[in-house]
Amino acid sequence: MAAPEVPEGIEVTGPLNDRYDEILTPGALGLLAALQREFGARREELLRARAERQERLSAGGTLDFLPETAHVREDPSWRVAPPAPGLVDRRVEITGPTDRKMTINALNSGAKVWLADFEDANTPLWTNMIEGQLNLRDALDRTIDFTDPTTGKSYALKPDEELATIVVRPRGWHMEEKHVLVDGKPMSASLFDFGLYLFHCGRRQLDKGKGPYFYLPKMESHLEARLWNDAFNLAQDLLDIPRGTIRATVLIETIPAAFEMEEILYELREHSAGLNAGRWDYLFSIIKKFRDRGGDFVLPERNAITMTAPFMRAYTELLVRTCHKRGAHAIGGMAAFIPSRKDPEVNKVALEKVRADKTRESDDGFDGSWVAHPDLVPVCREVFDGVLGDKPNQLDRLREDVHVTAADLLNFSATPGEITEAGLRNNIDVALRYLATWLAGSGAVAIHNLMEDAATAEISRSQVWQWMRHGVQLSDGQKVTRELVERIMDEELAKIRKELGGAYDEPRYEQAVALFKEVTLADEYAEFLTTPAYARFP
Ligand SMILES: CC(=O)SCCNC(=O)CCNC(=O)[C@H](O)C(C)(C)COP(=O)(O)OP(=O)(O)OC[C@H]1O[C@@H](n2cnc3c(N)ncnc32)[C@H](O)[C@@H]1OP(=O)(O)O
Ligand SMILES: O=CC(=O)O
Ligand SMILES: [Mg+2]
Repeated sequence: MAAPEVPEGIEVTGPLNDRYDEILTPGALGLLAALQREFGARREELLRARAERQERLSAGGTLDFLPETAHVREDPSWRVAPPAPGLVDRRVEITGPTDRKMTINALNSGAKVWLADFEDANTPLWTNMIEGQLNLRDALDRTIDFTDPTTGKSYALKPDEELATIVVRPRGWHMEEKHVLVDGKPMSASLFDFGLYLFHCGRRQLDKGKGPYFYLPKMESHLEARLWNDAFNLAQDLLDIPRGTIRATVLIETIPAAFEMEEILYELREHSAGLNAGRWDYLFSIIKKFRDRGGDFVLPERNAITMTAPFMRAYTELLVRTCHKRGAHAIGGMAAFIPSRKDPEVNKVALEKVRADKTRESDDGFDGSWVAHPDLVPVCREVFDGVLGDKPNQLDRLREDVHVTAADLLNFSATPGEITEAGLRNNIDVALRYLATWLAGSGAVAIHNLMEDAATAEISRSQVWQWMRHGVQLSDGQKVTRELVERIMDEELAKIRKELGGAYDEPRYEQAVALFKEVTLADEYAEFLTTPAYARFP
């Protein structure tokens, strides 16, 4: 394939496979370059601000609502933009990767929204990034029909009016797309994913009566939201799309962002479509931000922490109250239980757990919630139908009864649960299996009937790092040491090898072990496991 005509100062270093020239057009690359040139330096500054805040927290500092933005919180006059077409009723949202089969399955699933994921559920291989963009565009053009080469099963889209609204989740501000260099430097992965989707699908979506919609992940401050808003304005201007056409739902999934929810809505108000409670990254963020602090900052093992822990209640209740005060949707998060079409007992448990989770969220005032699998769409819909009836949302539930303080958000010590050897083993086992899957190109996988993705894997490996760092004592009296972690790692790996038999991929697991050691056993904590993992790809 001929190399695309590339605007001055841009270099595409990734391979140009079949049809990639349809995405990497001169116009699209020109937009990417403009975004990177305008916002690249500010992004780097904001990442430095994250590191500075981390230093303060590690040195004993704390988090609080910002005094300098009190006027935003106290001003009762502002609201976010009204819900855009296709986003008025969001009672069920399915999430998942953008490969061809899952794109069709998600759009057909009966959910109101599909979060098309370039983030937690995705390995950011060059092929996944470009082919995902192609699949989204083909879906809008209705040219995405597909036959699975292994099963022979054919897939086709239902009529447009039955399809979920597409909301794309670009990668977070911390990531780079190393296959596109602008003026010699890798560009921001967020701007890459956003720019390509807007360029190719923005108008297509408008022609269908919807619009270019986004989910924005892993932000840590309202200044990062301001950066997104500025990028939206520039991109809309350059593409001659009216300002305010884009809509974005922000994931509140870091502990610093929980203190800036209202400011984040305010920054994006012209483009805002609400907030989502991204529980898994939120837990990861708490562990990460307070990793150097022992005692009360050490949470129980992953599977023991539930959404009813006091600090999680404070976070989700504050999110609903904040959103509804400003006319914004509050969207619930992901229960990790995955149904099974083969095992009725596993299926029953998953449906019960998900029902309980969605019931709590709908009772709390959320306007809709996430599911990870098409078979969970009916249960989520049924639960939200129960509170919504014919109404599209419950924005009228203002939750003025909710009063959450900084101390409530930081109340980790009241979390029931312990740290056991089984919990340590589970973290190590899940991290190894997930890393092997991620390195093979799939960012989401069911392990022990739970959905695992980048966010859940981050919790597992970060807990191991933190427990080792503080020499935490397990419930049976053993101390978590490097030697113990290495021994358990060897034992768990042997179990995986035995279980997988001929399917055990030796080189892949060798890579997973090396990566696990890098992000868990090293003295210096790796901010994101996906950064060193991505570095392993050419
Ligand atoms: C913390 C967070 O950010 S949560 C959001 C990010 N995470 C995600 O989005 C995870 C989404 N879920 C998934 O990726 C998948 O459900 C997995 C990997 C967990 C399990 O997938 P599988 O092992 O394929 O499940 P299973 O075999 O039961 O799938 C049955 C069918 O449903 C389809 N399916 C399963 N999940 C999805 C989904 N999320 N979107 C579309 N289709 C799906 C499968 O493709 C399969 O289709 P087929 O029958 O036509 O072959
Ligand atoms: O992205 C969602 C999360 O829980 O993390
Ligand atoms: Mg997340």
